[in-house]
Amino acid sequence: MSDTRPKLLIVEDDPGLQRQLRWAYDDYRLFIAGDRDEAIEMLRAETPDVVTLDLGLPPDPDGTSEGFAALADMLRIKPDTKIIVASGHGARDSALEAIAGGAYDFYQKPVDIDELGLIVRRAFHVHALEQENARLADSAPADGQVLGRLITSAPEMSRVARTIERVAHTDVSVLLMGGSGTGKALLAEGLHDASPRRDAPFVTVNCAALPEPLLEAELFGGMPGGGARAGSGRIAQARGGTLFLDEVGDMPLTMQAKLLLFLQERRIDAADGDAPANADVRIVCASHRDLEEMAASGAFREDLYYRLAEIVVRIPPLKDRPGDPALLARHFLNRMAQDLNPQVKGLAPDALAALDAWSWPGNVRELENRMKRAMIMADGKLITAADLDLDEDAADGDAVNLKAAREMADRRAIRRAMARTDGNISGAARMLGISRPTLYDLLKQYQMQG
Ligand SMILES: Nc1ncnc2c1ncn2[C@@H]1O[C@H](COP(=O)(O)OP(=O)(O)OP(=O)(O)O)[C@@H](O)[C@H]1O
Repeated sequence: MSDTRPKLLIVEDDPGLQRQLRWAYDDYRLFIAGDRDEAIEMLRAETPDVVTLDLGLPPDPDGTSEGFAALADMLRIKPDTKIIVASGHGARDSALEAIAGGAYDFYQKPVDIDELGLIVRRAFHVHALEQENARLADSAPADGQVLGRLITSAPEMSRVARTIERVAHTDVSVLLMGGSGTGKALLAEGLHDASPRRDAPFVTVNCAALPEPLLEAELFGGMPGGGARAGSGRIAQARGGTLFLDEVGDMPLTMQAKLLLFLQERRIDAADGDAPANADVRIVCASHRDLEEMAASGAFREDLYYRLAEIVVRIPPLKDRPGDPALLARHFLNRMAQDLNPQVKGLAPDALAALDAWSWPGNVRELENRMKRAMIMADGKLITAADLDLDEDAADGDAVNLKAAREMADRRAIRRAMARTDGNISGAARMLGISRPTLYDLLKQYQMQG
């Protein structure tokens, strides 16, 4: 049977260390190179997704020139390779320089096998996610990014994306339910872009933003309180395309009746005696409230609910998407760096831990805002928890019971220990007064390794 384990290339010139590493990785197919030429040859032949690279390679074992040259060569040949760089004692600067040059991460020598194992595992994980996102983007229609714009590593969210992809080519009405900032507007647009209506307009109306007379005029056209004028409202503008009714749960009941009538007749009346205009629009709605519950309690018209919610898609909050905060943070960093702070190249270990520990009440929008702030505040090449305003005081959070408070305290202590030991598991466990396996268990339990 062929070996399907992921391929890991280790570039290391010390035979002792080569041996040690060879035994450490059962889960991967290992390839070991002792110098730059060998490393390039193996990269071309085996195309490993992850590489660990010692910067001190012959003929310059005490310097870093060969290591940096190997890094640049490898990234040129296979840019998606996740390269983890080993930095010698006291050579943190060269590690940071390597990250600036495109390395994925670094570890400090002497090697802590457990710590390196964690970094390697995470690198494979991130690589797989990037491939998955690229696949989603590739499967989008020719013109567009569509759901390729959605960044996620969480199965729950990938399921949401698949549902949207599947319903996009039908005309069923879709209700997106999720907290503020979970990506409802992004998904609604993604749905439109993936649908046969993609060349027609995508029109958004925020039902919470306007009082009833204005909302009516906005949707149907004409003057507030006056008759409708076919052609001038947002429904008419969306003809042939998609009308996105955001925060539909906030629509006043009388307005709900008018919307229902429109959905039944699919026509907009003209005030001046002209024939009513036909309106072929696909409706997509979103609400941060539980519309089903509102319909059951009479706060929202049940008949309208069933028309709007032929398919209901529930979007999980960011705190329930393991691994997503760090993934999204890297995405926003890459997107914003050019404009806001080109010297920022990555996230410090304490920032990654803080991203994991935070409960994200404002979901992705909050993360985007915190990253924007952090990019502006960051002094160095790496964003810290303090830049994100997620240092200790901020992390006091909103524990609602003793269990949640304990978990929060655990997370905070672990985060602090990991930050103080630069992510060294043995050191962090010692600092916390627990065994290494216990720390591993906690990291797993709190999903803090992603
Ligand atoms: N999974 C994601 N990947 C990339 N960007 C995202 C993702 N989810 C949300 N965003 C970005 O986060 C911001 C907030 O998302 P969006 O406006 O879609 O949320 P929303 O649920 O409609 O929020 P609200 O209810 O507050 O209007 C936007 O800038 C959006 O592009």
